[in-house]
Amino acid sequence: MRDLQKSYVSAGQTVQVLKGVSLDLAGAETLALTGESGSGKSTLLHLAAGLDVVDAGDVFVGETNVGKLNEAGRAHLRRDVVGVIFQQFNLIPSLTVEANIAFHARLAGKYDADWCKRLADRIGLTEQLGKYPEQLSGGQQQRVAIARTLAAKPALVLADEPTGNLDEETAAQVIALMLELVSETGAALLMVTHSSALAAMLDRRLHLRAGQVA
Ligand SMILES: Nc1ncnc2c1ncn2[C@@H]1O[C@H](COP(=O)(O)OP(=O)(O)OP(=O)(O)O)[C@@H](O)[C@H]1O
Repeated sequence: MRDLQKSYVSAGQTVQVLKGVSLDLAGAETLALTGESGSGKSTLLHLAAGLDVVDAGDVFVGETNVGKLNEAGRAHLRRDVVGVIFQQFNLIPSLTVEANIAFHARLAGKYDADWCKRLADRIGLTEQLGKYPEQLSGGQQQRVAIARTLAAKPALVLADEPTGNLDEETAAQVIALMLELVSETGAALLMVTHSSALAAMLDRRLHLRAGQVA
């Protein structure tokens, strides 16, 4: 990311959220993005995912200039290259755990039954594959969401407060597992978190203050 700028117009007022943010993330590197509420963390993550577009500056994911993609190109980026994990799990309620895990990989044409089985085993849910999301605890649901993202073997994983809905102990366990699995796939990880303890588990940390790198 080079000199990223992003503002929103809200109630007739322009609020500059990102004021020239640059960062590099190498393949297989893990980076925690911290900063107080409103500092622009989610905005930055959304720009990397192509969920929103920059006002100025460049976002490259590998060789792809995300800012130059149209909507279809950004959808392809999220299907083929980038995996996004949100605080709210976003599992599909009508699908079993097994079908949820396979969902993105199938869409991306990258479904690998052995890898999905291994993921189910690694997240400790082999016995629960026929269950539905509502039958699982929050920690279990987020492990399914992580497996679903990694099943498609993205080059970049973007996680926005992935354990924001979990208690501290469960959160640390889920992040440890996510880091192991991300490392196995060789993906890079950018994770937004409010927690210094969780941030310390990643390779590097970047702190945003009022839209700039502090
Ligand atoms: N779509 C939008 N329209 C208008 N304002 C927005 C929009 N998205 C974000 N903002 C504003 O941009 C600022 C930064 O929001 P952002 O969600 O990036 O912060 P954050 O650091 O992730 O905060 P938190 O830790 O509370 O999630 C906030 O003032 C927010 O109200």
